[in-house]
Amino acid sequence: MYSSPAHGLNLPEELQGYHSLLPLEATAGERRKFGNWYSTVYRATNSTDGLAYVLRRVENFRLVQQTAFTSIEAWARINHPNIISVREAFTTRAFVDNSLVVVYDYHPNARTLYEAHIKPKAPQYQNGRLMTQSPRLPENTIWSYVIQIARAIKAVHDAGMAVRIIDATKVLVTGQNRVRISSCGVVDVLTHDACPEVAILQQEDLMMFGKLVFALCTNNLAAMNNFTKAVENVGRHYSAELKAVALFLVSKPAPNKTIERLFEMSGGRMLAEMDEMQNAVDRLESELMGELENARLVRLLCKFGFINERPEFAREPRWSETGDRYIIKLFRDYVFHQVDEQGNPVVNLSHVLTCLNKLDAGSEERIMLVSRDEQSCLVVSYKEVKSYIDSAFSELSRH
Ligand SMILES: Nc1ncnc2c1ncn2[C@@H]1O[C@H](COP(=O)(O)OP(=O)(O)OP(=O)(O)O)[C@@H](O)[C@H]1O
Repeated sequence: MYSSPAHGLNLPEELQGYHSLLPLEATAGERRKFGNWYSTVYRATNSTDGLAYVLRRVENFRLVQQTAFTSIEAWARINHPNIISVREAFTTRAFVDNSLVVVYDYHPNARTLYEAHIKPKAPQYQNGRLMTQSPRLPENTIWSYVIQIARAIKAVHDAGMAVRIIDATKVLVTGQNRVRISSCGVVDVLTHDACPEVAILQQEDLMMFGKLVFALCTNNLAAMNNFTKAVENVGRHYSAELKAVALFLVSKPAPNKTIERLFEMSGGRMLAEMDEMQNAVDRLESELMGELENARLVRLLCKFGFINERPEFAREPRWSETGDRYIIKLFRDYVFHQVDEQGNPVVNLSHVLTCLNKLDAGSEERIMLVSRDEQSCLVVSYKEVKSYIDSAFSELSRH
């Protein structure tokens, strides 16, 4: 589908194979900067695969060296459940300036950690008092976020790279408590000329991560401006373990200050998080089983629909009201058109589901099918009906 871009925003119709651009954030009013640059995030559709992607555009950026894109190639090779995948990057004049665009996977309904937890909410009454503060994040949730982000950082550090930007507006919450680091690769391109040592950048990652933990624990992006108060605040509301991890992350850079060290410090929490992950998989699996069941039944119902009362075969003896198809038709009546003693329709979904499940399983159980004029009756097994349906359907498919 090709729809025109949002009206009145002066967005390009087409941009290097992407169309239907739609901003994911307000483009008017007060704007925050991404480092020294203004940036805007759009959702767009790729013309080749038809999927939605996110384009982060950095305005007024002039690429000096093409080699700046080598970091994007490295990022594109990183595939991690807690990192939003980077697809490609290009420069463009389609926005009537020199823009850099980095393309990411799109995650519907994603919110930044800031939007989800820190942004001041409209005042609400709680226990009879007007409260403006966001509720404090439960310790378990913070641990889950910490471990997920730490795993992402480890994957990046293990690849000999640095994340470069870890803050509450650049970590997204998708689905239930799943967090993913967004915007990877942009800083690498923007600061390509500087090329600082990667070990220094990795230490900066840990520091940014620590500031994020403080921000989450205190509901305040600027918590670190008053360090003593922030530490006291974290100590008052959270465990000593969490406080120790936060303090470790913001401690002075040192050779033994690594992301692995954080895993050593939070071993027990890691195990709890793994248990939670297994539980989440179990929950999804059981939901999926229900859906699989539904899909099986829908397929059966479709077959019924294809076979019963096909007008084009009405005059053909093999497709007339005799033989196998007649039995299928009587079975359909047995499943859906039963009546009670007074002749009222029986609308009993569990009867339908039981019959369809027995049919799908090819049960040996026998049932009595009665013609509509009640002049004849046949005793057949579900297994037989199943084979009649299968052969009628495959004959139809051959046509
Ligand atoms: N990959 C993505 N998939 C889905 N939504 C995304 C993705 N990346 C960003 N978004 C959404 O786009 C919006 C803008 O993202 P952005 O990173 O600009 O956040 P921001 O809070 O506006 O930060 P900034 O101050 O840098 O503009 C956010 O609501 C975010 O949820």
